[in-house]
Amino acid sequence: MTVGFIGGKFLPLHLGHVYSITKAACMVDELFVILSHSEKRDRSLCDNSKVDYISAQVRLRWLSQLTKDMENVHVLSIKDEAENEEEYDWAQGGMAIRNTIGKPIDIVFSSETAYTPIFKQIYPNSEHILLDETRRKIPISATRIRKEGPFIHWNYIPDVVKPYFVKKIVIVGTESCGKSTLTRYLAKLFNTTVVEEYGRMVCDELGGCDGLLLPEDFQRIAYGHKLLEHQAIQKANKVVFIDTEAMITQYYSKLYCNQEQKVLDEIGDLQDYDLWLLLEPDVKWVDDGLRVHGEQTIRENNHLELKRMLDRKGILYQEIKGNYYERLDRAIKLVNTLVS
Ligand SMILES: NC(=O)c1ccc[n+]([C@@H]2O[C@H](COP(=O)([O-])OP(=O)(O)OC[C@H]3O[C@@H](n4cnc5c(N)ncnc54)[C@H](O)[C@@H]3O)[C@@H](O)[C@H]2O)c1
Repeated sequence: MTVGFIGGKFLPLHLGHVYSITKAACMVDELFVILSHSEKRDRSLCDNSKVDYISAQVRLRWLSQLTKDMENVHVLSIKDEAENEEEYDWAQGGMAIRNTIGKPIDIVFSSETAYTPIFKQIYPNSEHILLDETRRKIPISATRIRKEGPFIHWNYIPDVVKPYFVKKIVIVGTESCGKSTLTRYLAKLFNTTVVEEYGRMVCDELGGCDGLLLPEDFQRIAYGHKLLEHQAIQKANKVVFIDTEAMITQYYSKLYCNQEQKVLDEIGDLQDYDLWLLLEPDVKWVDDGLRVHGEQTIRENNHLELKRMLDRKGILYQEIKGNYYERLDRAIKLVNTLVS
């Protein structure tokens, strides 16, 4: 029965790590993947980089998700107190790794030739096997991803990690302001997923909105929308486009049922969108059978009311106006600033 381990910070996990983990898993009976973490050191590595500090729990979740169907692989997490890379005590770390694994280690895996003398000292009875030490197979490093950002190295980001980095863009506005079309067009252009307005599906189900929606429908809309968001983020390509959100649901709850609902506010407070696009109602009104507030002064008043709601919440939004071409063009520019 051979036992091996591969250690690292996985800050962030990339396909080079996945390569080493999968190869190593095929070379031993039991492989331990050790996440070594120290908040101070890991924060300092992310300082002045394009990747904010990633908690150990998030990194552990990635490793767990990655290896959950690899029967001979176990993921462990070991904390140390190093303030920076240079201060890391390899011997002490080695002792903690040995104690945590709790059985003789036959092989230590890495892709660093520089680790050989260190491993000889701390694991005198183990072999050090190097995996793609020239980094030719998967030419990427976590240092490079931190320095240059995850988006230009997107092809090296594993699927279990991508959702963490996805930028969430929400598009809001009152009825018939071109929201759903803009959302869909942006998703096509950026080749990614979209979250359609869940409220429309509920209205479609009922055969209309006016006079039919009950206060509890708005709660269902907010919950249903959140679930769709989660699903779309899992499959998104760098960005996800979201048509409306909980504050808009609140706005409609007020408009249709004259009721502000605490639960919608609370859901709204938990949202962490990266970009809010607020569409002005300056495009032609389109009656799709579900809309009821078509007169221009009503549209403008509703828009002002919506703006007041967003302002009260301290939400920073970008206003989008003009013809369809101008709207799309401005939205593209704003989205590009997030993923460059
Ligand atoms: N005490 C120990 O025995 C021990 C052993 C290993 C790691 N550690 C801990 O991990 C840290 C060092 O880890 P790191 O910076 O090497 O971690 P890392 O997260 O960058 O990499 C993890 C592992 O994947 C390998 N790897 C990285 N990029 C690869 C690629 N493109 N292709 C193939 N393999 C690739 C690395 O060589 C390493 O073995 C140390 O500072 C320490 O905290 C401790």
